[in-house]
Amino acid sequence: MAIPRLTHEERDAALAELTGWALRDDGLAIVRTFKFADFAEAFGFMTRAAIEAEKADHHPEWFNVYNRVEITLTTHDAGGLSVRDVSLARLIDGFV
Ligand SMILES: C[C@H](O)[C@H](O)[C@H]1CNC2=NC(N)=NC(=O)C2=N1
Repeated sequence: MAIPRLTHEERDAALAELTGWALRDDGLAIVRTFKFADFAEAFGFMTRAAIEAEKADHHPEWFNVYNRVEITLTTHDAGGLSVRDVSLARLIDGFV
């Protein structure tokens, strides 16, 4: 399914509004690292995020070690950032 990439203006506006998310060096994804008290907290957060991601049919790339979760959001179908990444970032931020 083709979904349009954000324009540079849309991307910059989204980044200004999102807390803690940064543009990846290549400009094709946004990234944020979350830290929790322990593994149980981190994995609980991942579980909640996974359920919402599945509902939205939009899935994070992520990496977890103990209490740290590094998340990369990009839209594979668009080859870069789309509005779906911004929506998922907002949802994920609601679980912190
Ligand atoms: C067929 C299915 O809807 C697509 O493959 C969805 C699934 N989850 C996805 N997740 C992400 N991050 N990007 C996508 O382009 C994407 N596409």
